[in-house]
Amino acid sequence: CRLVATHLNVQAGECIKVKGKILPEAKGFAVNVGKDRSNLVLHFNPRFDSHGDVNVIVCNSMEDGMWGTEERETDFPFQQGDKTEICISFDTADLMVKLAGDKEIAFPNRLGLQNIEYLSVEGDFAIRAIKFS
Ligand SMILES: CCCO[C@@H]1O[C@H](CO)[C@@H](O[C@@H]2O[C@H](CO)[C@H](O)[C@H](OCc3cn(Cc4cccc(C#CCN)c4)nn3)[C@H]2O)[C@H](O)[C@H]1NC(C)=O
Repeated sequence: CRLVATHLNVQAGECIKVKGKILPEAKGFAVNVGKDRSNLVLHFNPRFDSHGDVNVIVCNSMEDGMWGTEERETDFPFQQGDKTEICISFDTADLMVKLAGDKEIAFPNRLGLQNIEYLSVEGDFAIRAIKFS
């Protein structure tokens, strides 16, 4: 794990911004937000080449350590070696992930979380900055 932040108390409508650089030979990375490591309202996992997926964003939730149903996005705005920025915000219904090129991905707030306490970043990603706004 590259970073874990807890006790964040991010409210609906606020943004979590993760800025960094994707490693040149990246296979994949993940940004996780939720209540804690076993209760993720969003596991956001761009895969360059992993688990048999090539250039696919896999999104999922985790409840009490159990994965939910995956949602996959093949419109893939990431390049190995590039700098990128991911902004996650949410309301009671959905999470919104703003990506480069004005791309946005929505994912249902399956856990119905009122606030986000936990953030982790994993995999082939060099973090430059984490901002809350
Ligand atoms: C076709 C029948 C079988 O279906 C497959 O079944 C697999 C197991 O369930 C799923 O895979 C799981 O999918 C889950 C989301 O749903 C999760 O991503 C989970 O990974 C957790 C996890 C996180 N981390 C940390 C980390 C993160 C990113 C980079 C690195 C790195 C590095 C240095 N290069 C490390 N390590 N493991 C993954 O294993 C597949 O998608 C799924 N495929 C399909 C098509 O359905």
